[in-house]
Amino acid sequence: MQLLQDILKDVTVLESHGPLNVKVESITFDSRQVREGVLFVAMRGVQVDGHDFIAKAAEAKAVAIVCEELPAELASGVTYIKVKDSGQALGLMAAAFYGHPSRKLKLVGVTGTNGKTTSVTLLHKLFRELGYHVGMISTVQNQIDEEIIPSTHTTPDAVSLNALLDKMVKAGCAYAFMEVSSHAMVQQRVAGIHFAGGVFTNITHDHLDYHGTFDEYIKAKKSFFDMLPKGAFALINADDKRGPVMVQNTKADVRYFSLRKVTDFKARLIDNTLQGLHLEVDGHEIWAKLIGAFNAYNLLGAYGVAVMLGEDPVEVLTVLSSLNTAAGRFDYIVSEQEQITGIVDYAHTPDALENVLNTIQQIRTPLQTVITVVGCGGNRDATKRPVMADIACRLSDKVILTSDNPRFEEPQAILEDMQKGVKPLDFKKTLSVLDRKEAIRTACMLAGKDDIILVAGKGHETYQEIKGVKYPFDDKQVLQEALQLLGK
Ligand SMILES: CC(=O)N[C@H]1[C@@H](OP(=O)(O)OP(=O)(O)OC[C@H]2O[C@@H](n3ccc(=O)[nH]c3=O)[C@H](O)[C@@H]2O)O[C@H](CO)[C@@H](O)[C@@H]1O[C@H](C)C(=O)N[C@@H](C)C(=O)N[C@H](CCC(=O)O)C(=O)O
Ligand SMILES: Nc1ncnc2c1ncn2[C@@H]1O[C@H](COP(=O)(O)OP(=O)(O)OP(=O)(O)O)[C@@H](O)[C@H]1O
Ligand SMILES: N[C@H](CCC[C@H](N)C(=O)O)C(=O)O
Ligand SMILES: [Mg+2]
Repeated sequence: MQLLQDILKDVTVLESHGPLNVKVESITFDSRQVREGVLFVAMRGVQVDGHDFIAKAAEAKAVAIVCEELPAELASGVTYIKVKDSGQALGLMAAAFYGHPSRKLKLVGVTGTNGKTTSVTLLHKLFRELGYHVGMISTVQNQIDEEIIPSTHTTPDAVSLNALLDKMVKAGCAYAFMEVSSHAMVQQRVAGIHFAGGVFTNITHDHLDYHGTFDEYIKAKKSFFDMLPKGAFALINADDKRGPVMVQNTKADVRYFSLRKVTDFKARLIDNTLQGLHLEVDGHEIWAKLIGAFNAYNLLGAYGVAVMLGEDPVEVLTVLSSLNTAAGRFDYIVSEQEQITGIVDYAHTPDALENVLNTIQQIRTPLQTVITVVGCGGNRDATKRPVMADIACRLSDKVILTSDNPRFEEPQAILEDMQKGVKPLDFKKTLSVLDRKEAIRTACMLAGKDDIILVAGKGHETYQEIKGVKYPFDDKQVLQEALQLLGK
């Protein structure tokens, strides 16, 4: 419990009506969660405007209401606060409510289109091995040491985020590594959070449904580096052409990592096989278990962070070489009879799909057929659909287009969007099988001895989301069972 005036300390209040020395039990941005003593923050959303629920929140006995526009009638017994930006106010208030947990540990945020989950997972595992108590906030799951806390978003809302960081502090965590999504930046989910450092992995096509244009998407990512304080570090992938843009206005100490240029942290890819990566990092040779050239970037980024945080480079590389990948990231099985390699990967953007397929192309032999099963999610960026289908065709011998999480869209319509990207010459290598389980089974039926099947898009997800319902579905399990059933 905290006093409203203390929670408001960092917030620029434009107008206030009612006492400020009232006790706040908790903070919410959902009127349906308001009980007596709760502070309600009205947020403008994609679907509705939280300001429409101010009267409901007052009826439910909210102790105070923070909003961008005051209602015409003010209820008695409720304190009303007018601010310029509710999202920002929510972040600042949540941080104050939980006693600024992000200042009590070293928090590093990772942003970029691809590689965030892999990077924070590597960092969590690395710092655990180095002997620390460590927190992690990621798409797959949140973690405090080995305790798993299910995640609902890549970056939680401001209240859940501060509550989680507070739990980490109380568990004695010295470090926390979190993903910072572009949605989180636009919605100010990390306002009021203190970062010891930030990492930029890369930026390519995604989420244009939400951000509108690529420029807006870049701006959202850049705003993370704009908010980093003096004394923090910004570690940037110098091989991404947008790297320098990210740190144009940052106050943080900028460091670069690269596989191509001479930078602060430098690696060279010596070999890339199904057994892992052979790298030279800052003059030291290492073998890592992760597969795929893009993982050289994730490893190098994690190494850079650890060194920036004061860890011994050789010790860091020794631990990194022993680590496995995050769930559903180039996760693979090899069938018993016919040694068919079945790869499950979360590639759900054109860039990620291209990277994964390029990796497969690099490690395949000419005799192996590559079969790709891929779909695209509903209620998400539709422009990536034809592009992903084209990439799958270009870099595979056979392609089975299917469904991902259709959400509230018609799966057949999503499939048709994908089909538009298939070039006439590729028609004969493409099949469309709407049911994802059937699509994976078809790939297994088509596969011969030693062939490679890639099932892309859902990675670690253990469900398929159709019209608001999450049905159990696990790509890796379906793949494994189909290969077994077929006696392959
Ligand atoms: C597009 C998007 O990001 N939406 C987020 C947003 O929801 P919204 O804008 O639709 O909210 P809304 O339904 O319009 O409601 C507006 C406000 O009115 C409030 N409300 C609503 C109804 C009511 O009766 N009373 C009430 O007070 C709501 O609580 C909300 O504060 O605010 C919600 C509360 O914080 C989020 O849960 C929700 O995430 C949705 C579920 C989502 O799917 N988000 C994805 C796209 C996302 O954020 N993804 C990124 C990762 C992307 C990546 O892979 O890089 C992430 O960080 O997870
Ligand atoms: N550094 C990288 N560069 C390009 N592609 C990558 C990189 N790291 C991973 N990938 C590809 O992107 C996919 C997603 O990786 P990961 O989950 O680490 O990214 P993410 O940024 O967390 O994604 P999301 O935005 O969905 O949370 C992987 O399955 C892999 O195919
Ligand atoms: N965190 C991403 C992942 C999407 C994964 C894919 N399986 C899909 O459903 O589109 C998003 O919400 O856009
Ligand atoms: Mg992620």
